[in-house]
Amino acid sequence: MRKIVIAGNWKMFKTQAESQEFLQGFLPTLQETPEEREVVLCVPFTDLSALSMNLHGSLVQLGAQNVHWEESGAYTGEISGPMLTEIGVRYVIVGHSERRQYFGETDTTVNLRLKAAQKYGLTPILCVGETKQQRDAGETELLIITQLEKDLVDVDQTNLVIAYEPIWAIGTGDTCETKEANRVIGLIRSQLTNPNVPIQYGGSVKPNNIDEIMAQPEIDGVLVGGASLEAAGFARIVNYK
Ligand SMILES: O=C[C@H](O)COP(=O)(O)O
Repeated sequence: MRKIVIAGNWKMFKTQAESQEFLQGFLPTLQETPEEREVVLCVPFTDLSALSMNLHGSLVQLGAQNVHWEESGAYTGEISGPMLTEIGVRYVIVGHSERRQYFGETDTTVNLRLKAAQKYGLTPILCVGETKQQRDAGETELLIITQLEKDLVDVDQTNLVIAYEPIWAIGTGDTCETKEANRVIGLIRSQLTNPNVPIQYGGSVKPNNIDEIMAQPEIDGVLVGGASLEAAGFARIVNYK
């Protein structure tokens, strides 16, 4: 049976004080959350330590937004797997389109980061997805198959989550039609050697569309940006019906 993983990606939002305020509103709402739903908060590095202490014993797992492939070294601005696992981080987002677009992330470095995450005991959330231009040109399927082929070389598919994030749907309010998201996620699954890899949808997920998204048979969870920043809204997403 496939696991359900509901993850929030805070991107570059929330100071430590703001993250604590979020938790005060969010944690009590988890009392009714079915235990089999994995809830993950992928937060800025500066929020990780304090959240780790406060999340201890709760249903929520901690995630980071990047990991380097080396254990340590002269890589200014990067962070290593052991640094993350030592403070209780369990998940890490790899290959988010914002990393690919603004920070030169390539399929080669995504592959290195995925393998390093697994080596050091983290579960990577690999993001794939097409631009509007690629979709309009009918290149969605080829782009995604190519990303998967390159990113997943020698990656262990028993410790992996994939997020399908059409880039044109990120932060735009322009959600991918749920049946179409379901279709593309089915395509992603058909490319995998392990059919039980949880595959999420990401891109303008909101409290008012989560029930419809999660009703799709291929969709095993969501990766939520903007709507994960507000405790009540994210609680509604986590407690989808
Ligand atoms: O990682 C999350 C995605 O980039 C989605 O962001 P969004 O929910 O703000 O569209």
